Amino acid sequence: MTSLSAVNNTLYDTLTAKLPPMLAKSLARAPSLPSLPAVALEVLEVARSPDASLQDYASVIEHDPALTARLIGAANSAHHLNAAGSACTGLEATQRLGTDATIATVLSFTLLKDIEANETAVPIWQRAIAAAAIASQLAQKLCPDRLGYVFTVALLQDIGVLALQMTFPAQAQALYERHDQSHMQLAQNERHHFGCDHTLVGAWIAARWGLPESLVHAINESHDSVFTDDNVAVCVRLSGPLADAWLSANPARAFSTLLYELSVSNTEHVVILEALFYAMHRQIALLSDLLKLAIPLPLDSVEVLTEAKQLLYQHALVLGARLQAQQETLEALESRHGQLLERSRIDPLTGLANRAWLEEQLHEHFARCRLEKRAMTVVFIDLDHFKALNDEHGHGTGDEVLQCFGQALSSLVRATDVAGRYGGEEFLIILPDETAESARQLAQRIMTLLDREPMARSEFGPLYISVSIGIACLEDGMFASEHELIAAADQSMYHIKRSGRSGVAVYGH
Ligand SMILES: Nc1nc2c(ncn2[C@@H]2O[C@H](COP(=O)(O)OP(=O)(O)OP(=O)(O)O)[C@@H](O)[C@H]2O)c(=O)[nH]1
Repeated sequence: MTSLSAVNNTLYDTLTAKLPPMLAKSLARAPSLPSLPAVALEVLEVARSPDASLQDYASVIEHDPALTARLIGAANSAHHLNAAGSACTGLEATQRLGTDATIATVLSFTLLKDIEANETAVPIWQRAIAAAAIASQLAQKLCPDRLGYVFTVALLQDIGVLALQMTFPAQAQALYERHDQSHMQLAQNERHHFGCDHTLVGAWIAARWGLPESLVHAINESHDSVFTDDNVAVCVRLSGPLADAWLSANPARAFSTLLYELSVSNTEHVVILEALFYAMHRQIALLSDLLKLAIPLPLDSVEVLTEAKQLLYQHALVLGARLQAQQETLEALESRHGQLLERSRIDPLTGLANRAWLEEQLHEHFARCRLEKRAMTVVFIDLDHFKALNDEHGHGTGDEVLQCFGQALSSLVRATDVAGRYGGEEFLIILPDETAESARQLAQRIMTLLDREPMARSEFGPLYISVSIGIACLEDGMFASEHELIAAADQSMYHIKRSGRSGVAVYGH
């Protein structure tokens, strides 16, 4: 809230249009709406000026001795007392507080001044004060540079209730007297009675006062979800439910229930809130003292804190057990997923990559190597006379040969290479970053191994096989896609087939 926009008529008109017509009319005509005292309006006026200095704020505030005293008190409170010495003048106090906190203090003091005169407003102000104290405590952790702003929004978030109380006293009395309803139920009942709830009415009043647009929106959205990345919004939106918990008949239970609900989605906030709970009573006491409030806030006590601690401990246990169970389920699912993924990539007979995985890898490597102008070579291998082998020794022996050849390939390639079964008795090796020459050496090693090692045994003795190998290297052609590269390797392999089999040919060489 370092700079305030001029009174935003468009925003005010938009919000007026959003109010149910009857309500808009009644509110606009209501003689006793909450109003900002002259000094607060002057402070806002100063804030609207882009060149406003702290001296300008101080000059306005110093016309009101009570306010000056309160401001000095705020500046010298433990909350702000990090500079050496005490603030003695309005200017020193403003300097220490900064504009955000100055405006927050002016608004809170001037608005709360006449509180005792309006009995029915007491619970609302209790909630506002507790919420503002809690919100600023939260802001110290989550967004310390927006502390004053957060304080002001939290303090004003229920100003719409006061407006509704003042405009429709009879209806409001019936509505707000029910202490058994939660704040959200209250808002729902307001919607039922008035056609909208107090967040919209509060935003409308804030716009009418000429408060900054962001503040108006923040009031309007104060009931929105606390699960947002916007820390300022988190502080404001949590402050209301926390204040309700604090002011409830059983604060410990209410607070721990709230924590429990939050912990389902956000453990980080829970840690902050647990710490906050223990600092909260001090903070609220400090604030009530600062604002010289005559409102009794149910503060204290050792009993509440002890009970809350026990409940939190129980919740922590339940939560811990649930997290553990969730973690185990997640790990089991991940492992199952991993197994399924692995299975979907593997050819079951040879244990090498299957055709689908080979094609995916080919696509990726081709795109990357071409983009980065790196080498890449593919080796296409076709077993010779495999039909005859099947016919002669049976399909089972054929399978055994494929299996053994798969293992042989695995033992010859490196971890960065991808070896797979491309089709029945066709194999493919992808060699990223390798030239045709190293692929030729690999092909030679395969041929040598096949000369040396039988791939199966039959009743007539060991079975040796030969292969025809075609190689294609990315840099040896104008390949527009991985398919063209494979086609080139296949073409080279067929060249070997046609020239008598058992050999190696490199595309373009
Ligand atoms: N045992 C077995 N045979 C298979 C498998 N997949 C394909 N085949 C056989 O492999 C043989 C391939 O035959 P062809 O394409 O004529 O090739 P070839 O006999 O190796 O002849 P050339 O490639 O010209 O040397 C066919 O008889 C297929 O049935 C398999 O998984 N197991």
